[in-house]
Formats: sequence, C-alpha cells, structure tokens
Amino acid sequence: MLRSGALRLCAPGVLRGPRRSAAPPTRESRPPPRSFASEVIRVDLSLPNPSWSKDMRLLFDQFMKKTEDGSWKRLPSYKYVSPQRTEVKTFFPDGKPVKEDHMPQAQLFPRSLEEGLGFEYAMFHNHVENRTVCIFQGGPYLQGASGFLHGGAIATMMDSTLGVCALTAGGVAMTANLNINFRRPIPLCSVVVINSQLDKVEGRKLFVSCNVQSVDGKTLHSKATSLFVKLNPKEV
Ligand SMILES: CCCCCCCCCCCCCC(=O)SCCNC(=O)CCNC(=O)[C@H](O)C(C)(C)COP(=O)(O)OP(=O)(O)OC[C@H]1O[C@@H](n2cnc3c(N)ncnc32)[C@H](O)[C@@H]1OP(=O)(O)O
Repeated sequence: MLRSGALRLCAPGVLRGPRRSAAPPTRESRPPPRSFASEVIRVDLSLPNPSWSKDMRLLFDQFMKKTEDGSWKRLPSYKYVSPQRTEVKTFFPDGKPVKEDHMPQAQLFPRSLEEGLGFEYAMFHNHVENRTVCIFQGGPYLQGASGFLHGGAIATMMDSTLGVCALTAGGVAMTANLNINFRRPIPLCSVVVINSQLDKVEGRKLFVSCNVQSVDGKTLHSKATSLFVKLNPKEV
C-alpha cells in the first residue's frame, strides 16, 4: 500500500480529491497470458499511478503523443500478482519475457519498492535513432544527502536506461563499465529526463551514453558513458 506521506510529498494535490479532467491512461489490470493461472493479474507499471506528480504526467502525455506516428514506443514493464507469488517480469519490446527468474521472489530492482516510494518511471524508445528516454520520479525512500536523491539510485536509473538502449539495439548484454559525472543534485520527488543513445557498436561491444536533465532542460544533473558487452549466445 502507498503511504500517504509519500503521496503527499511526490504528488501534492492528489489527496485533495480525485481528478476530474479527461481520463489519462492509467495502470490497469489486464488478462494474464495463457500460461498463468486465471487468478493472476497483470499490471503494467510504466503507466501513471496516483503518486505521479503533475510534471511526470505531463511528460508522459508528451511522449505518448510521440508514439502516435510509430517513431517512439512506450516500453511496458509488467508485474504479475497471484495469491502464491508476486513477480515483476521484464519484457523486450517484442513482448518476449527477458528470462525466467531463478527465484519466485526475484524482482527487477527498480520495480521492487512500493508505489510512489521508490523508482517511478516510464521508458520510451526510438528504433530509428537508437535512443531511449526515461522519465523518472525518485521517491522518498531514495534519499541520499538530505532532500536529494542518492547517487546509487541515480546510477540505477541511468544503468537501466542505458541497458534498455543497448539491449534494444544489440540483444542481451551486461554493463561492463559505467562512468558517471554527478553535476547537480536531484531534489527528492522531482522529475528528471534521462536521454540515452547508442553511440557505437564494435563487435560484441555496445557503447552508449546518457544525460539526466531537469524537466525544463535548464539543469544538467548528470552525464554518463557506458560499455555494454553482448553475452555469448551460449550464456544467454
Ligand atoms: C529491451 C527492453 C527490455 C529489457 C529490460 C531489461 C532490464 C533493464 C536493463 C537493466 C540493465 C542493468 C544491467 C546491469 O546492471 S548488468 C549487472 C552489472 N554487470 C555485471 O555484473 C557484468 C559483470 N561482467 C561480466 O559478466 C563480464 O565482464 C562481461 C559479460 C561484461 C564481459 O565478459 P566476456 O567474457 O563476455 O567478454 P570479454 O572479457 O571477452 O570482453 C569482450 C570485449 O569487451 C571488452 N571489455 C570487457 N569489459 C570491459 C571493461 N570493463 N572496460 C572496457 N572494455 C571491456 C574487452 O576488452 C573485449 O574487447 P575486445 O578485446 O574484444 O576489443
């Protein structure tokens, strides 16, 4: 359950009552895939929820508009919930699950915290430009220096965005190297935009880079370059 403190902090106004504007897309339950028991519910966590701030929703809507001509795609992020187990499954853009988890409790790290308290994000990918954009709202459980996001939390989202960018272009790969420059701190519960791109491919090596900017684009919070190495098909 979402704690009201987190909700108030990240999405001021939400507690004052329900929104009356035209209904934006929201997280919804969908029928499970055939291989799951009928009581299992599938939730796409990359859709808006009540903890999202106005900035987060505005950005989401802007990117959803960009998906209309097919140049950008929203990348879903599913969670399966059943009476027996809770599982976050990650999908490639073609809808194929990344891999069966080794443990029933295993969860994708950025999806492991409760709604609104940790990593709230949605990713969009442009196949032509080999770019992945992540809109990210870091909740109160991600605090480092007082009032600001922890560097490890920022690194997690940079790594994840770069990872999706590399994986989408080159298939299954792992982070071999990640160099980050933290330029300006990110206030807790604010929204930032992580812009990543594939710079170069050399054999199994995928060179990617990204920057993290404020919503208005005026503040450059962080920059990173990274190397992902494609795994040998035998290891995948
Ligand atoms: C798509 C959308 C949905 C999907 C969502 C998914 C989830 C979201 C994404 C989540 C994302 C989260 C992702 C995570 O968090 S992944 C978790 C963090 N990463 C790891 O744990 C990786 C650990 N390392 C390894 O497993 C191996 O070292 C790897 C696999 C990386 C390479 O070992 P492998 O034995 O296979 O390769 P190799 O040693 O023959 O080297 C091959 C080439 O690479 C060059 N090299 C190697 N290392 C480095 C280095 N550090 N700097 C510079 N260069 C380096 C090397 O010189 C050589 O180059 P060349 O001599 O050929 O020129």
